[in-house]
Amino acid sequence: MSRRRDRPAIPVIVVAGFLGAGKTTLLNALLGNTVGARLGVIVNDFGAINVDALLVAGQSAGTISFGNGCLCCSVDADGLGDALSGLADPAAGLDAIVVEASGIAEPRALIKMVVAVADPAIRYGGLVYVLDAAAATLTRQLHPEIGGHLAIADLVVINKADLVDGDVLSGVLDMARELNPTAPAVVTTEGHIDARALFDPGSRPQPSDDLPRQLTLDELLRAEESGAEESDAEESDAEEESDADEHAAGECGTGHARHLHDAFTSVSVQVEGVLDPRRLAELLERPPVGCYRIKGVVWLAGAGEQFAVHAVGGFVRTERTGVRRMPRPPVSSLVVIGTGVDEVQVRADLGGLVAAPDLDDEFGILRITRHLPVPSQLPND
Ligand SMILES: Nc1nc2c(ncn2[C@@H]2O[C@H](COP(=O)(O)OP(=O)(O)OP(=O)(O)O)[C@@H](O)[C@H]2O)c(=O)[nH]1
Repeated sequence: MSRRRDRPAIPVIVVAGFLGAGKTTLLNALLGNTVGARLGVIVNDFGAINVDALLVAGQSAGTISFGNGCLCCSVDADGLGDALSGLADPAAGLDAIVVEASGIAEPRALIKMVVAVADPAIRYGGLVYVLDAAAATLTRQLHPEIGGHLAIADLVVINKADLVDGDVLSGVLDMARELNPTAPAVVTTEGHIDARALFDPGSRPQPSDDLPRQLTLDELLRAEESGAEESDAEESDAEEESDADEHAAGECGTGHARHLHDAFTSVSVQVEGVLDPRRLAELLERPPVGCYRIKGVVWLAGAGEQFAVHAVGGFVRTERTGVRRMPRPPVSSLVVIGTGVDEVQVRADLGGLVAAPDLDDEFGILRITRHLPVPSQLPND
């Protein structure tokens, strides 16, 4: 216990951002270059299957996964507290904990949950808000709540810079500055960010140095008191549509006001048997009506390894997970998230991806590998 008291409180950094903005990518980039810090990770996914956890598991000093709903509305707030306390155990030797919110979580509610954890071994360490440079402008038009999320960020990460030209990037930077004039905005590709900006308080520069400054707890609580009205005012100025105070009720799960995720549904499916790569590619390239985001880890006919697949805002990407040992039977996990999604149809579509036993399609896998992010190592190269 005394060891606990002797240690400085471990910062808990919340990473939020709309569906597919690049939160998991950023997390993995951080885990890949932690500048010597040991990181614990809590991953929350909206779907019943936590694909994000599958994609980060094994890389951090400790990963805890919360699936099937947004943590910000968890009636089991103690669950988060217990998880954080567990990670803060001196035996784990962690220097910082990163909580990846689901793509439609309400960051303010999540922050309040972190702040409410009565364990002196941890402290709230700031909100990193990730934007997809290519989608941010439209996403904000469609979901004005995002303005309120951006407004309370300590660091805004404008990711996917590779997908946009200078004018679009400037527009997104302007939007970020307009909504949050004090938080530094950094532009990234593949979520590559200097980890010291997030969890090296000792050497953290001041905002004028163009690197992020995190809110102190006092600042956060003050922001909590006045922030609801301010952010509502900002949003109604900008958008007419009021976001109300997402957390006026303060206790999510007990009568919360409108949350971004109220409009979204997710369909999670586990499919047994290898999938037909060509049909999967078609589904990713032309997602079902209402679907904004598809992600999953899959086993495919004609491939001796597991792939992660993503579709977001019209972009498709596939990645090799590095897992080669195929379980028997192979099970692929897919999550579809959107508004007005026909769940029955989506389940049928996903179930229909299983490859026919006699499938003979030597080049089908190329439909998947063509979406690899790097110059591909195609089978015939
Ligand atoms: N072109 C491009 N793609 C990116 C970049 N960063 C991430 N992606 C891709 O965007 C997709 C979504 O990335 P994720 O990191 O899973 O996004 P997320 O915010 O965790 O998604 P959700 O948890 O579903 O909200 C993946 O296919 C990533 O490989 C980037 O900088 N450029």
